[in-house]
Amino acid sequence: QPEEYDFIIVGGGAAGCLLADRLSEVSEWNVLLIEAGGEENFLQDIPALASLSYYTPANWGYKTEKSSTACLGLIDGRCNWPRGKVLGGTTVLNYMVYTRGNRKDYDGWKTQGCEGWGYDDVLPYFLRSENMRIPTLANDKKYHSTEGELFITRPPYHTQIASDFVEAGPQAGYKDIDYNAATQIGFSFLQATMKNGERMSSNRAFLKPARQRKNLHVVNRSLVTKILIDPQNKTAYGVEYKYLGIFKTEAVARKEVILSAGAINSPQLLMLSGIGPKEHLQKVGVPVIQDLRVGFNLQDHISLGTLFFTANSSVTARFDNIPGDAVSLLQYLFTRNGTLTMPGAIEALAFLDIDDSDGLPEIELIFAGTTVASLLPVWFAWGGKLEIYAPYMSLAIQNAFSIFPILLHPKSRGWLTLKDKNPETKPLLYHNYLTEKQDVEILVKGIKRAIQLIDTEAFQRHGVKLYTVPLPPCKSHEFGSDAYWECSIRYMTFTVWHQCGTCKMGPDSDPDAVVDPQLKVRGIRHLRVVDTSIIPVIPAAHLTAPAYMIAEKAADMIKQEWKANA
Ligand SMILES: Cc1cc2nc3c(=O)[nH]c(=O)nc-3n(C[C@H](O)[C@H](O)[C@H](O)COP(=O)(O)OP(=O)(O)OC[C@H]3O[C@@H](n4cnc5c(N)ncnc54)[C@H](O)[C@@H]3O)c2cc1C
Repeated sequence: QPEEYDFIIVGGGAAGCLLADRLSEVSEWNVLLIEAGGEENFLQDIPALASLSYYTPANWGYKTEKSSTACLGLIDGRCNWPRGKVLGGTTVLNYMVYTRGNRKDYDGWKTQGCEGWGYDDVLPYFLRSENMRIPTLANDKKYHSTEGELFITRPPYHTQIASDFVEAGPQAGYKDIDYNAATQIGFSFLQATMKNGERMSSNRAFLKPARQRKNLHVVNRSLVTKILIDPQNKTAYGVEYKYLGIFKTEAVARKEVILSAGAINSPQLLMLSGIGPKEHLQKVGVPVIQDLRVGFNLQDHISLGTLFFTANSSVTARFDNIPGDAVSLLQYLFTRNGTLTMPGAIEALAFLDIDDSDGLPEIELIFAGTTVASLLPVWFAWGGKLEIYAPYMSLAIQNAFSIFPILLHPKSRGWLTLKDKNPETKPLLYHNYLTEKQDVEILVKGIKRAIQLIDTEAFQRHGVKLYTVPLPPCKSHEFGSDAYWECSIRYMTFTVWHQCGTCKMGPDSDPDAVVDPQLKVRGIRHLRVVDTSIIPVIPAAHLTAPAYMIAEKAADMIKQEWKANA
């Protein structure tokens, strides 16, 4: 007999762990959380080692299909899309940046018919999980809370050049801001999901404290292969899953099955279970239960990965100093301080309103006190080709740093499909980056804005210069021209891994909507999607905070509905 639960949550990532915590607060409900990966470990929680996990089974290891528009300088012309396969999901691999997005982003969702998802509606759900530990920000009670489980801190260590960047902002006419408060435009050090110099994943923040509850059952190393749906009454009643890759079993949900498997796996599972574009499902031989536009509307945040600068003194983070690295390790082990607390080397951010001064940023600058070329394993984790590495090799022994201009509101949309009906086959991912001209134009403007910063006094006192050795495939263009930058972006495309939107939320009038504003799959009973795949339009945010907000709001909606029905 399959085991029975009230709720089955598929995927213990950002959204899934928070949801498991919130639903199991109701002691009469039995909750099952099924996660494909294993337990989180100590090494994964050392902030500076974020890229290491790419090389481990904790990464699903996705790669996009080859295209002619972007990632041309990466191995096989494919972009790497790491995703977390571990309790905590992608919050165990990520760079811990905590940003929520702009008021206009969420008001835009509401205007598109997502009732209940405007900024004033969602702000309380951002606050509910937050435990703001940065004293100067914690006092702002409208935008911050100190009551939640998720610690937000400043990483204890940053480089001198990061301070210069934050100082350069006001010198270039921008404000020093709290980008999670009333206005987002300006410069700031990071707000990070860290506690005592360690990563705070969704597993640590939400799941671990909840696991002692008797009504929460967690199974890991278990791949959900199908949602069980009665085709007659179109009601989801459970899942089929494989434990340790061998033992096939089923679990039954009395109330709901909730997909929190993330922006790649939630749409994949829907399609494997007969919910998706009819023609595609027929082509791969999956019986169709509901014809919906699953897998479309794929959005992401991308940048140029090779915008490098040099300084004339030791103000950056260098990896060539081996004895120094040993000291860093000891410092980390004994004090949880030092260079190992840098979240994947990201140190500061800026949000720029480039075009229209409406307060909605088009570009984010991510500042890192080193470069992806300064350490070969990081270059390979990104996917850079070895032959392109040659002109950047010397950066490993220079005082070098990077600014990543991120395109925050891309117009280009990608999609994903099943390759076949085997649940263990990776889906086909089509990024479709930079197919809209406007996306290229805004990114080029962002690059130029970043370069302008070197004229500030803050940067000039350390002799900051743009690294002008040209990218080999773009040599035919004049260095620094728009054509050169366009070529560079298309070759050295750098995603910040914010894939989302593939189970789009929308009103019934939206033919592309997969879930309604209650996050229920259209036309199917007792099935919701609760993760970043429901995002209709990508916000000006790194997506962990939005994932928590979505899960927090979903938990409230589910509690209200089932308590009302009880
Ligand atoms: C390298 C990297 C750096 C990033 N940096 C940042 C950052 O600094 N700040 C930020 O805010 N965001 C960052 N992000 C993005 C952010 O971490 C994700 O957007 C967010 O975690 C998505 O949450 P989610 O709940 O939708 O999915 P996930 O967190 O990916 O969770 C999905 C979970 O479902 C599980 N799962 C999937 N399929 C199945 C199945 N069939 N059966 C069982 N379990 C399954 C997965 O193993 C995973 O645990 C980064 C992402 C990456 C990859």
